[in-house]
Amino acid sequence: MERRIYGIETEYGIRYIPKSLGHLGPEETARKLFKPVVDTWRSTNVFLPNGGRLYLDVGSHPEYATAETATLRDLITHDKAGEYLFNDLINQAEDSLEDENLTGTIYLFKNNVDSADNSYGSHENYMLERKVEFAKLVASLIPFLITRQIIVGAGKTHPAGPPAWGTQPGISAEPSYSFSQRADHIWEGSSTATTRSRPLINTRDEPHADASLYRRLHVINGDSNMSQTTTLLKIGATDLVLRMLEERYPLKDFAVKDTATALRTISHDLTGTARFALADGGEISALEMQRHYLESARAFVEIKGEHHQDVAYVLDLWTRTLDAIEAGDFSTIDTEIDWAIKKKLLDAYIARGASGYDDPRIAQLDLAYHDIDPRRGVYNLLASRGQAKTVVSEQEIARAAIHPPETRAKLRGAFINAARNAGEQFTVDWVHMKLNAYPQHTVMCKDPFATESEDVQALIKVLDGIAPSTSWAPPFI
Ligand SMILES: Nc1ncnc2c1ncn2[C@@H]1O[C@H](COP(=O)(O)OP(=O)(O)OP(=O)(O)O)[C@@H](O)[C@H]1O
Ligand SMILES: [Mg+2]
Repeated sequence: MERRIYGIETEYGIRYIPKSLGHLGPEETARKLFKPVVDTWRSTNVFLPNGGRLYLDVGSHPEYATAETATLRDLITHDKAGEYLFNDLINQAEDSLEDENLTGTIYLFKNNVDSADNSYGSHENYMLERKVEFAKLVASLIPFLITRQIIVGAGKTHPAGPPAWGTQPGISAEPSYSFSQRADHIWEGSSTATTRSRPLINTRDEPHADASLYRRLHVINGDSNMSQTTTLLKIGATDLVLRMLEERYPLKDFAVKDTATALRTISHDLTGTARFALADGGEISALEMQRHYLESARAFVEIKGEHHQDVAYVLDLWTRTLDAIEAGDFSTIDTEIDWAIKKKLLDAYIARGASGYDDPRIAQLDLAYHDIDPRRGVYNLLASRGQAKTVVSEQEIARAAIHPPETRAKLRGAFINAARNAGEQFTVDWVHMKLNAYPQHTVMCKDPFATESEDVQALIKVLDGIAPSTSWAPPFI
């Protein structure tokens, strides 16, 4: 596709630590966190004026889905806006807990595994053209996704060494560090399920667009990233591979024999050289496979040109990351790639006296890296000191918490604001906008690139005749 729509959905881990008496479990904490949302919107599943979706399903993982974005920079900005909105909710929830004489701290972690080893996800969405042969594209993309963790994983310590499959030859059972958080929790290549068998790609066919023209690729094996440059590489490299597949650029046809074994072998081998089996009886390493995709992408860009402002950076960071792994020297990427940024920090603590990756202080620091609090969160501290490179500004992120990107989200945001101003009940999803009292005017917007629509204007006009309710401002300002 010349232009693509992207979106990221993130599930967060939650914890409440009391400063005085009174304990709250994760579900109760999540409910407290969503109280201002429920007070304003009467639901824990809402679309916001910035076009994104904020929700709490059963369970205790608050979730934010970015609005559909048409550029990587917008995607990064809106992904970070999700953290910004949740930090605002945390402040409100802690204030109202104080009113109940509960003083404590609510923590949200943008990671993928909790202390009981439950895993939660970060899902990437890429719009594809329907005419592309989907099953073939998925099969060709899977080997790339299996090995992608070495460039964009979020890193994880394992105090007791790699889990059981760590008995693979060459992998020790010493306390260790892996590239990825999610790799130990994914079981197969593709399926329509997201939980039971946990695949790399969810193949449920819900395009959130004109189904005769488009499909949505739902990648669910990636780690949540704190680092903006890592997100840029994750989505940017995947987009390049998708482009090559869409345009039938010749790529080697790898088929991995056993997805789960390959994922775990790769994640727990920081040299990138551990070999895993291919279906044709051969073997390959993650470094070798990633080199193939990188060199192909570089040649492809030389022919086709750079289709966005960050292509050169994506290729450069991809190259430097593979070179760093090959050299065993991560100093060239330790401000840009999550697993390397975090490893540098943990290793510095170990060098200053922590016993190793099994030291409880190291586990604490690993977790604190993913704490989204702007002052306390360790990734955020590093970024504020210039030790983690950023792509978008704080101002852009704060703006994106309220304002939609230049896509269909703009229409949704305008409609939501107009309906709220008029005090009218409404229902929206990714495609529809409806005033509950005027269902005959329901608008369906199947073009996610659309930023203007006469139908939406007409719908907003329906509201003109309605007296504004008490002054309403978008929440979270
Ligand atoms: N046409 C599109 N193509 C690609 N992505 C899209 C498109 N329209 C919306 N998106 C993105 O898809 C994601 C949908 O998020 P949502 O959490 O609603 O997921 P879902 O996969 O549809 O459902 P659920 O998580 O409830 O199973 C959002 O990030 C959104 O920006
Ligand atoms: Mg989802």
